[in-house]
Amino acid sequence: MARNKIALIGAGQIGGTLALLAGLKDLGDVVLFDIVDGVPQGKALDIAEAAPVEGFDATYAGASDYSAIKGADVVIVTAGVPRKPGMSRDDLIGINLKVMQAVGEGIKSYAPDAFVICITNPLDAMVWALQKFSGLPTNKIVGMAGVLDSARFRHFLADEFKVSVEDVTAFVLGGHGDDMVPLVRYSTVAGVPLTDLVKLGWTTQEKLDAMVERTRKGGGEIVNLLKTGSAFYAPAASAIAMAESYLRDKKRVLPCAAYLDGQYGVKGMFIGVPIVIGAGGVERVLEVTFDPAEKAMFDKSVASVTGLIEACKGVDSNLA
Ligand SMILES: NC(=O)c1ccc[n+]([C@@H]2O[C@H](COP(=O)([O-])OP(=O)(O)OC[C@H]3O[C@@H](n4cnc5c(N)ncnc54)[C@H](O)[C@@H]3O)[C@@H](O)[C@H]2O)c1
Ligand SMILES: O=C(O)C[C@H](O)C(=O)O
Repeated sequence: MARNKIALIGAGQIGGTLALLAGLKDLGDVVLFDIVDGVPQGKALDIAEAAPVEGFDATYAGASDYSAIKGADVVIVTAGVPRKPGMSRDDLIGINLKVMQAVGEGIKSYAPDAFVICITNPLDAMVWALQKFSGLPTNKIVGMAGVLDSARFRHFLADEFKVSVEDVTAFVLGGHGDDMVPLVRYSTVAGVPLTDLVKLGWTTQEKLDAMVERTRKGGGEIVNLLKTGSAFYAPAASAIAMAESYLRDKKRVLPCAAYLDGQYGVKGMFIGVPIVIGAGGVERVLEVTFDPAEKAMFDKSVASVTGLIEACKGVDSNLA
């Protein structure tokens, strides 16, 4: 049986990490694409030379021509620029929207049947624009953010409770901005909601609030530490989990920026919600119920993403 083909558009920090993880997880053959000639080729060769040591058989190619992604089963998009300290993700719209146009046209020409995962920021607006530019069916394109934001929350919780990360679940919904929505009521340790753990004395409400706030600002914390560039290991691991669920038809329930057509009262935009990812792409959107405070947070986050989409329409009138 032929191996799957995974195309990575953008061969920077996340692109390179995605390529290595795809090999280590035996997900398929990898093509790295970038506009900087030599970088995708160099990273492809470097990882191919790690394969004999790690014992994986995937082939690796680097390219600067979109024809190389032809027939890809999965495309993961990280092309564009990351923010620097002092910037917000939203400041990247001007540059990254143009990049999404080029990438969308490349996908439309060479990989229209792929399952596409967008990572480029500002995430919720860029995945919306990429869908418009590529013309992909809305069940075949998603944005990666919620898996990362939830992983950050899980890490902080496991560290606080001194338990395995495996026994901590978390759901962070909404847009991938500082007003994202970490859902404390739907996050658990071994099935016990965090709200109950406060009552049981495992932690205090103040500590829990601080972990929620740290999660919201998690991307910025790393940008400020790195000083050049943003997080890439956890973002790559998160997108690989999504790609694996599609390629292996695992039907995992993951928080992702998915196209909403009325669910959660939202229509015509992408926002972070729990979805089932399987061989059919986005197979189902789970509509969890919100209490009034959660609903207010979600609505605020939706309003922020709506503002970003309007800004995209202002930059490119074809999107209006
Ligand atoms: N959604 C998330 O949760 C999340 C997490 C981390 C980073 N990000 C975003 O992902 C993006 C990439 O981050 P990174 O750390 O890999 O950045 P990076 O600068 O290391 O890599 C980006 C790559 O894109 C390439 N590129 C630029 N324009 C291109 C084009 N038109 N076509 C193809 N390639 C092009 C660059 O040459 C570079 O190699 C950034 O926008 C960042 O903000 C999102
Ligand atoms: O914070 C950033 O700019 C990168 C990314 O969105 C992240 O959350 O790590």
